Amino acid sequence: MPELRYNNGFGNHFESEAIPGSLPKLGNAPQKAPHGLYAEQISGTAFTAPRHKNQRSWLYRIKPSVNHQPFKPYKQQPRVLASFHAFSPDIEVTPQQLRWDPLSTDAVKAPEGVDFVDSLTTLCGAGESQTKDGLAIHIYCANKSMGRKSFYNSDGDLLIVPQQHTLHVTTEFGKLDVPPLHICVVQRGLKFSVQLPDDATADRPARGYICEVYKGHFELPDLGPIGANGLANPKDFEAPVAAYEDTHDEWQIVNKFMGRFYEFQQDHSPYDVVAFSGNYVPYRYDLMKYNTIGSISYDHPDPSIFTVLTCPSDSAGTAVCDFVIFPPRWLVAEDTFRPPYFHRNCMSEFMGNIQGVYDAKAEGFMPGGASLHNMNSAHGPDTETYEKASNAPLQPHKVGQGSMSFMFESAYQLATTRWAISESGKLQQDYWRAWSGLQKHFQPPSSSQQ
Ligand SMILES: O=C(O)Cc1cc(O)ccc1O
Ligand SMILES: [Fe+2]
Repeated sequence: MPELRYNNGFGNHFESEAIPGSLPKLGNAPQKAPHGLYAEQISGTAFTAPRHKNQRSWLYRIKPSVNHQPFKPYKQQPRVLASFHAFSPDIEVTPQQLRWDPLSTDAVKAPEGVDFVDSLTTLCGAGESQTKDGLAIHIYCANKSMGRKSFYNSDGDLLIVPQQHTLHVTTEFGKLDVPPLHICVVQRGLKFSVQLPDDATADRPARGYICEVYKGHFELPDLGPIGANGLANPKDFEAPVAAYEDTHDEWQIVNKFMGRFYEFQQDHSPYDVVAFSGNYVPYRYDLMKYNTIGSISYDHPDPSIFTVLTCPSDSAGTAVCDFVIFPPRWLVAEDTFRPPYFHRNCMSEFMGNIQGVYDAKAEGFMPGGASLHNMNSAHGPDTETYEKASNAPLQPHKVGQGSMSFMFESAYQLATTRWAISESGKLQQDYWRAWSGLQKHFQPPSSSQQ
């Protein structure tokens, strides 16, 4: 496939024209839009949201989105939840530290295969989409392209983290290629289709993690005393450029609304946007461009120093979801226990492994696997990592060569689904043993020394 072009920058007001002169010369909604196009606004925030939060785009398209058949229920309802009450029959909550072997779903083995949308499966979440309160964490595991099926999510924004195989994502705004070690964000309401490479098979499906936030949008974290540069640099976020198709053919549009799936037909491509302007635009980011900052004297900084994007809650500094990564990096701190410390957090920590070995776990946290250390559940380095790191010579040392793990850290208590706990067959029953070998090293000073 040819290399795609992108527009760089985070949160910009972009303008893109597949045909020059397709954007109005003045304003957004002239009496007649250029080239006989329809003007359509898509809102990502309330009209009256403060200016620095306000997000919307204007699309100049061949047919307006409303030109479609009636909604009907979608035949196969993916195993997706958008409401996480602890006593629901679909939910099995537990404060137990949890870890999963590489995750997969059975549908990928069906003779016809399964596409991105139909493979969506919820692992855990909090709150509910209906009141725009909370988040959900899903996986996808697919081996079939969506073809002329398009999807949009009315429940929240999707932060997609591919772990295996590139996703070729067509959006209303143009195309994004999203290989592993990249992420993309497709916001609420934006239509997209995922095509897969030919070598995405039942044995090695396209697989990854998704964080869906029901309220707000992902932002770059404040940098405080770090200064004006560092962490994820705004210029490294890439938005698509307008690309349209002018077709008369049958499309199936699938919509997730309150966790239920609906569909409708239309006789024209949803990807008929010839030009757009605005700041409500999907984007991708290359995690290897992250500027990792750490201690150059002593002590292990909190992992918030590795925040790529944050979706803030209404409490300052407290996130619905922080997307945090653990890229390869130098550890140089003196007289310091260098791996992640023993920890009890008032936030919940869901982790995934894209590739390699994570520095807090010598084994068992595998690429494609996941872990959940829920609110207040103690966790930290496993026994082997603890013993090694407490005795290692403190030379400058590069950790995580060829590795990349990440964390969705949330202020919410995360309720796990019945599928994640009892049906996936991937939950590691003996994960608690990672810490059972920790020895007592206490040596009180003898009374003569006191
Ligand atoms: O592995 C974890 O639990 C995540 C984590 C990493 C780190 O560097 C410090 C604290 C922390 O919770
Ligand atoms: Fe932690």
